[in-house]
Amino acid sequence: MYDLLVRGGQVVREGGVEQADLGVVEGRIVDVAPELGGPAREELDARGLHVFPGAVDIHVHFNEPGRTDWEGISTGSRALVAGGGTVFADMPLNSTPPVLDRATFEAKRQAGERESYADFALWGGLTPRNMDRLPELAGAGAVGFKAFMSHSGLEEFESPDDYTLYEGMKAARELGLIVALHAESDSITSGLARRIRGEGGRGVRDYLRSRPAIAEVEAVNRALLLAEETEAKLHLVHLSTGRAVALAAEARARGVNVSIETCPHYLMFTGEDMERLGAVLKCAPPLRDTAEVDALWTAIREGRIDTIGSDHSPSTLDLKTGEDFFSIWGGIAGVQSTLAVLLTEGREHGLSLPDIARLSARTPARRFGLAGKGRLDPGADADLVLVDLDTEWVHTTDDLHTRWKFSPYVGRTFRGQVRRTLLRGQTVYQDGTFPNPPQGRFLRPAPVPQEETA
Ligand SMILES: NC(=O)N[C@H]1NC(=O)NC1=O
Ligand SMILES: [Zn+2]
Ligand SMILES: [Zn+2]
Repeated sequence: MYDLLVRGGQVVREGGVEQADLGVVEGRIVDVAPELGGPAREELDARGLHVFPGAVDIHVHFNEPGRTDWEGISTGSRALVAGGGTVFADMPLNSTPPVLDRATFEAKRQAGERESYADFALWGGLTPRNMDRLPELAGAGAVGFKAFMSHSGLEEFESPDDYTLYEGMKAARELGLIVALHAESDSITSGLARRIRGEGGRGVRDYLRSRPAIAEVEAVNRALLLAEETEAKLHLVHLSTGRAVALAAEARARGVNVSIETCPHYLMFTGEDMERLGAVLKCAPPLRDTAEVDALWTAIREGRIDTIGSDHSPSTLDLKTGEDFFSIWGGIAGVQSTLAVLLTEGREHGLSLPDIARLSARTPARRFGLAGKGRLDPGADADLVLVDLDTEWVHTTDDLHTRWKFSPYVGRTFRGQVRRTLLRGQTVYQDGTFPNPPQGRFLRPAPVPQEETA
């Protein structure tokens, strides 16, 4: 007796796409095969739809507690499930106080258990002031440690210098956890910003000039060297240049334990778009040119990029307004759009449906030890997204479930629409509605065998 039978969808798995039924018992997939016999308490007709594993967004800033006027776990996770996600990992900033010890970790965990529509993991911070707290964060269940090599944009989340990063990586290695780095050189970005601002530069082009590709390439190079030396596991978030990806891929080939993330905005927009659209596209690292966009797509096609995270980092609208582009909040609201971008732009750039499932779900789940997530196999959680692959739709403001209806994806045309999202067999999103109260669970990372990483 199944609790749920999902009938006749095109099931997207590692080996390919096939029409099959999924049998679910107690929130887990138990059978995947054509024409499963019943009985089942509930049947769901998925004919004509594709069934993807729920996306695992390893990089969001929901800013709770402390900055829920920017976003919040309730609104952020609703947007995530509306876009086909079932798991997120929240960054230790821009919530405030930032997650730098057990008490701040537990406060965020409790907020998530109250309000989240998706299952979730939590990052701890790695900053000069909490080096002695890394073991307690690991004990509390942190998925890894996040650090900024450039200024984070917030005084309360300081960047480690090379010494602190070196010691932090050694500690993370001992604890068996990944270090995630925002890799841009603070020396280069701050120095350029100082000079350009001194000359009166305040515009989008000035901002772009203050964060050139070399700032990313240099920081990635240094991060890889430290990871190689300390044998720490490294996750490079939001890489924006082909050169940085190439450096990381070379390091991996010689045995460095590194995974590579990029974000939908680096795949879809350029610096020219940032000039045209302004604050809605302000982010760091900044958007690049079409040659870099092409280099990232090539790297994805050739398997050098492992995961796609949204780096959803919105703020209030007044922080997204102003004459001085440098002082506008840097961060793009994209948590609802990752799968739409991959299904539209990704397919146009030669990705298969299993590629999309791998980048959005399977690899992040595996890399970060989120057991039972990211795949549609017997034994896994029934985290399913039912997608109508052929529908073309124009993204409107009304579609957004985020706190602020402000996204660079509004007005764009997408092909492939999320109809329904299930978390452990329960519908959490259906055609614009959220039929059940939040029931997201906290996920503690399981140890990942060495050979399975990256
Ligand atoms: N603090 C924060 O969320 N920063 C993010 N925003 C952005 O554009 N890049 C980041 O690292
Ligand atoms: Zn970052
Ligand atoms: Zn981020």
